[in-house]
Amino acid sequence: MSTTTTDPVVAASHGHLPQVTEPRNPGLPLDMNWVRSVQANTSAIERRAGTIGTRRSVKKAHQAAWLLRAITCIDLTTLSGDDTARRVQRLCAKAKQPVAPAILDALGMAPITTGAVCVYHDMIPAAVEALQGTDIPIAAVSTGFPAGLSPFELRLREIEMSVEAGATEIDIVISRRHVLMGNWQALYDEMAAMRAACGDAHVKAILATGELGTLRNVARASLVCMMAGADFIKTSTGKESVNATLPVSLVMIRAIRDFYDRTGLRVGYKPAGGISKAKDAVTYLALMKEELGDRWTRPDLFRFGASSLLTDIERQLEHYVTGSYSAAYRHAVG
Ligand SMILES: O=C[C@H](O)COP(=O)(O)O
Repeated sequence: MSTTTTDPVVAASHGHLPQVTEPRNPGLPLDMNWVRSVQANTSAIERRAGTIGTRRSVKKAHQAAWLLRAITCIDLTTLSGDDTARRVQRLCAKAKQPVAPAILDALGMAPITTGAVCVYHDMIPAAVEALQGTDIPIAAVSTGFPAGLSPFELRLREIEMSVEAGATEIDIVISRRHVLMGNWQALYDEMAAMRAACGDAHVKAILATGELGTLRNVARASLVCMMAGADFIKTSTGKESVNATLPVSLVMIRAIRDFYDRTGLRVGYKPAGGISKAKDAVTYLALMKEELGDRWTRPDLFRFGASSLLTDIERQLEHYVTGSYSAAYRHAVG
């Protein structure tokens, strides 16, 4: 990204800031007093969540800047039973060049990439080949995604195989039953074992919040996964009937804030599933900024898990530059 320009888009997109990478969360012993003390006031959370998209109006250059920032935070995802190497190649081409050069030129921006690509284990080799020569990370959903109900030893082995195949980020799914039965020790042990299996690869803990019953369970599961060393906590697989929502996000983000306040450790956040509109991306970024500060709006601490969000962002950027919208079919993947 440019280091000299004072163009408002580049400046507001923080394109001039140096890249930094957060040290990993090493985890800490399970603290059941802390876990039991966590509550969630559902009506207060829903009230606050209801105002997030309404209070801030981001327009023109600032909107373009936020959208560019959002692109750098997308885990560009394909997670379908009919995925093929060809589809993953197209996905990776899009990750390398998510915005047409003419649009970037008009905005005064140097090339950007998405935060990562996110694929099933079997698609890792295709992604490795397609992303050669880039530093775009490959995230793999391992551990029997999306239900996470295959034998535990197989789930750990799947992580190891994904890392061996070239994934540097592993999105694991937790056992929802541990949360629903209040078995926090089992959740902690599972998460700690999965983190260990990841080795140097970063681990994102998918909570599948739509299946956890209550916001208090979401808050406690977030905390336990962070205690067990999660680098990121992630809402959903995208396959539950309810995926990322603002109330759930608020709960998870506040758990991250509480964890940081008490330990000084920064854990990342990844809302995923059903986020497909540019406007929603800006709302999420605003939420991160308001609740956690600017530091959590960079790709090492914030990602969107999304398969189609990029399409809408591209269309909005094109509209900002040219005054007209392109058809969605012109942005085939993303
Ligand atoms: O983790 C990513 C999600 O599976 C993507 O969900 P989506 O297809 O609703 O954007």
